[in-house]
Amino acid sequence: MYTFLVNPAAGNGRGQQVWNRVRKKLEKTSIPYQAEITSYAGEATEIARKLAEQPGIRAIVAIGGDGTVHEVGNGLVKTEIPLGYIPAGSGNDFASAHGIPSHPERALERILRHQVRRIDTAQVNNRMMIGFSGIGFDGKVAESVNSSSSKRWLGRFAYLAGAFQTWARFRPYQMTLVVDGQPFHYQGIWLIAVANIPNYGGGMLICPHADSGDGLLDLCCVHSLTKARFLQIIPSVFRGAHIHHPSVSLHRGETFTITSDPPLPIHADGEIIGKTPATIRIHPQSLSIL
Ligand SMILES: Nc1ncnc2c1ncn2[C@@H]1O[C@H](COP(=O)(O)OP(=O)(O)OP(=O)(O)O)[C@@H](O)[C@H]1O
Repeated sequence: MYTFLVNPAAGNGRGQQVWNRVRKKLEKTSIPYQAEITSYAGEATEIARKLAEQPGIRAIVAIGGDGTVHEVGNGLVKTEIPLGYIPAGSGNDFASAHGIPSHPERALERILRHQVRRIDTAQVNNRMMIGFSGIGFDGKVAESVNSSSSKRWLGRFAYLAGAFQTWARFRPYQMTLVVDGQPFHYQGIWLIAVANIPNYGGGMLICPHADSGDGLLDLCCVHSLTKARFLQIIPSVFRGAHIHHPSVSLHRGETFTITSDPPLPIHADGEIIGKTPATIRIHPQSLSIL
């Protein structure tokens, strides 16, 4: 039995529309399925966790954005039940990284081919990140966008508006970074992004060499930049060319520890999950995906 977990609020209402299309296509087949529509944040994790213990579940398919992948993935990590995904959010970075079609019917066809792969995830304090996480500028943007109603009327442009507002007020921070036991010191940190997939924020190649099957996490630290220079660097992130800039430092490892004063918001897959200090540890091959 395929179970669909639908976030109707994702992508400014697109979650429900995408599910309507997928359901129509399923009704033309004899494939057994069931669906649950989430009614509050966090419910998808609870449902996925419960379903994973039931017999006869072939896959759990998330319909929503990266936040929905985060929630369903948190319920399935360390189980054998595969996560399917039909994108209906604003960023859909998990889909682009894994070659999942943005077209709902094609994404469904891929799920039904049922080719299972194991991927790495990472523990960020007491949650799992499925694709990426961040502290600093991007954490503040996620915090401001998720706590306002701007997504409802601006859709994907809410991130752009949130980024601009955050940039106008932002002051770089002092943070301490430890990579597999080795400390690194950078001045004036704008952001530290940790990734299992190359892209986040709707296609920015923040860690262009990240690989969700290599048993390692990639980290990108942006530091020592004036406000104007930070803005100048952003276009190059879409090509992954920022990594050649002297104010961008990359690391790869199994465990990162990040501390800051004051404590800063941490996002995992775009969802705010707490504040620093953060310990981020790879869990190799811990999630099955379709
Ligand atoms: N029924 C619901 N009503 C309101 N919010 C919900 C509901 N179900 C889930 N959520 C929450 O909606 C939030 C946004 O989900 P998601 O990230 O999937 O979509 P998005 O924000 O539109 O996409 P993206 O992350 O790609 O920008 C998540 O925090 C999730 O917990």
